[in-house]
Amino acid sequence: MHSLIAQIQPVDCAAGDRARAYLDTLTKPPGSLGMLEQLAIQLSEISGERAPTITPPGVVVFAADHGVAAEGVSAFPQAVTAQMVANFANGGAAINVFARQVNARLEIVDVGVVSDVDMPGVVVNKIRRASGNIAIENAMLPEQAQAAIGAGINAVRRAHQAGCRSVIVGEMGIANTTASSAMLAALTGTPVAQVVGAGTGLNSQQQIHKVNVIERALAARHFEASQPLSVLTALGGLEIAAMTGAYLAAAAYRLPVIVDGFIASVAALTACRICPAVSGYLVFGHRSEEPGHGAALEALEATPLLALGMRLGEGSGAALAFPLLQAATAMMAEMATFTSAGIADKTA
Ligand SMILES: O=C(O)c1ccc[n+]([C@@H]2O[C@H](COP(=O)([O-])O)[C@@H](O)[C@H]2O)c1
Ligand SMILES: Cc1cc2nc[nH]c2cc1C
Repeated sequence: MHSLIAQIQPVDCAAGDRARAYLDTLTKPPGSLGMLEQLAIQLSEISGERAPTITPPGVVVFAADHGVAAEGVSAFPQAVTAQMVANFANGGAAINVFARQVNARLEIVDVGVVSDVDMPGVVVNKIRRASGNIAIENAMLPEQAQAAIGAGINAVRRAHQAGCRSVIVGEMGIANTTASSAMLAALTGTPVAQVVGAGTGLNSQQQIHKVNVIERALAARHFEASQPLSVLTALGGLEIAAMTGAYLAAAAYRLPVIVDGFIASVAALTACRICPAVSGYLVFGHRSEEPGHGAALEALEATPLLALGMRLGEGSGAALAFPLLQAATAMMAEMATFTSAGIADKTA
């Protein structure tokens, strides 16, 4: 991890300035393409080019179980994690459909599912069988957090070596909104009641129980809020650690990476706390319905591209945002300028 972090360069602001100036020569009132213009500038900052190639995208979905599921904090049983991994391998999940729509390379990585899920289409990099129940023990050992981060780094390295020019990171893990909420409360100091939500579908009574479980975990675990790895080790999850590594690797390889919903954003915040230069490489795909996503986005000073009322995970919201990145680069490559089209520029 340390040698990879040493490789991370801040994004190229001069390339962003050139893109900003070029945008104002295109046949549109300055700024009229709104967030698409900001996106084009960011893609230039990441690549150093005016209209970088971002295809094909590589989708990586990390799966793991959570010991805290035993506390009754999810609307679904733990077995669903492994069952959904099989669904991913068979091509039937939402992320399979959306990845096919954008011609993405898709890889599923088991970093901590309780049961064996070694089947064609699944990369097995199991660090342990589920994280510990954070209400009574640490989520993982420090060396397991490092290994899971390494699994995330390796997955992005494989995507990069396979020719992917952008990355979409997703997750699957029953009870991972509990781990993410605990991490977010620890990292930002936001009250637990403000970050907890329905997850896969808890009612309001069940959400009160979830708040109590997280408050117990925060009181009983030892961590240093200013040390992201200690928060990850005490309260996180193996797929959250792997996603953290994936964002670090995307930045090291200078690849734009689309962040998905709540869990993905907590992992992105962890990566940015480890290495602040990562933030320049992150594009936020959508705003999740999970209430904690607002606090995570605020901590990241991020504005997502879409708000579709989604709360699925898997990288689904990030994959749906990918065509907007394509539109941003196509705009830079293909639009006429005022000069080339012979159109009168703004009056002085
Ligand atoms: O991405 C999101 O914002 C999101 C919000 C709520 C739930 N999820 C997904 O639902 C699962 C976690 O929900 P839960 O209730 O089991 O903690 C996990 O597999 C996530 O991918 C995802
Ligand atoms: C069915 C199902 C699919 C999911 N995909 C991501 N998280 C999920 C949680 C459930 C319960």
